[in-house]
Amino acid sequence: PQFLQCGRYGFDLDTGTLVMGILNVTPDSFSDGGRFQSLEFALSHAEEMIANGADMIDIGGESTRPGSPAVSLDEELRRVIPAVYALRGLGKPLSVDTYKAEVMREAVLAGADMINDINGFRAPGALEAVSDSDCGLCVMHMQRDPGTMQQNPGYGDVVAEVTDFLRQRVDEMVAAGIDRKRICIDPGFGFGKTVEHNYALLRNIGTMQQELGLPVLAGLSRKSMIGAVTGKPVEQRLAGSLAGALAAVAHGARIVRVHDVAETVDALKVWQAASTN
Ligand SMILES: Nc1nc2[nH]c(SCCc3ccc(S(N)(=O)=O)cc3)nc2c(=O)[nH]1
Repeated sequence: PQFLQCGRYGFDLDTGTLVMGILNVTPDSFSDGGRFQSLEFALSHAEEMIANGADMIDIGGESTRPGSPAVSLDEELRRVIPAVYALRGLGKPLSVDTYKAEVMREAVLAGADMINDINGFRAPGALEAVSDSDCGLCVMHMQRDPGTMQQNPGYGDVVAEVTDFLRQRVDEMVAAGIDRKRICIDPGFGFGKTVEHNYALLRNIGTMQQELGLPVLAGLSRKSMIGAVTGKPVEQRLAGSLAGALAAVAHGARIVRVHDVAETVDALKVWQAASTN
């Protein structure tokens, strides 16, 4: 059975796929309003995603798309921590997407139920920041860093290498005393991969899940792997993203990280109705 512990929430993932709604609390994702307006927008966006069926909200204070500028610790804290406090009352698990140990620590103290680390908890202090809590932990693979990852990414065998990386990270986390039932794994679509690498990983989600015995989270929504095969710009990738989410679930993913919650929830309902259980 696939189970994931996220703080006070426990998910039996055999009963259905979790939909994680993306909430960017980066100023460029709002109109040019100030900090308070951003928080207002964040709250209404989160409420809308939850009303549309999101099972959890992933709060991110730093854009990690290729080539994006780094955000200082203080700035990321100023963006993310107030959002965790503001969203706590919504009654759904909150995930925080960060690779900074200090943000993890503050997020957990502020009530975050999951830490989603694109860097696989490799930063100094990251494991310590989450070890004495029961928050969920998403361990993602990334080759190099957001600034360099898309400059000619290369692998011998991308599936084997990504799986080995995730295995090493999980082993280190378990050795640090972290309970495996808190952990989910993620191949990191678009984080140091060509389009071909991304689709090889998508086709082999089942392999990763089998090898590590952990739930897989998949984040394909609106990414270049969708654009590459549809020829569509980012604002026209809904259909491709829905197909990507269904493909990920068909290959064994248990959590999908998406922008378009209402549409994904509907697509998953039809998919689940049509799939033999
Ligand atoms: N666990 C988890 N967390 C995530 N956080 C993000 S932020 C997306 C950054 C980005 C945007 C666009 C491209 S691209 N060039 O492929 O279109 C790459 C990375 N993503 C993920 C993901 O997947 N899993």
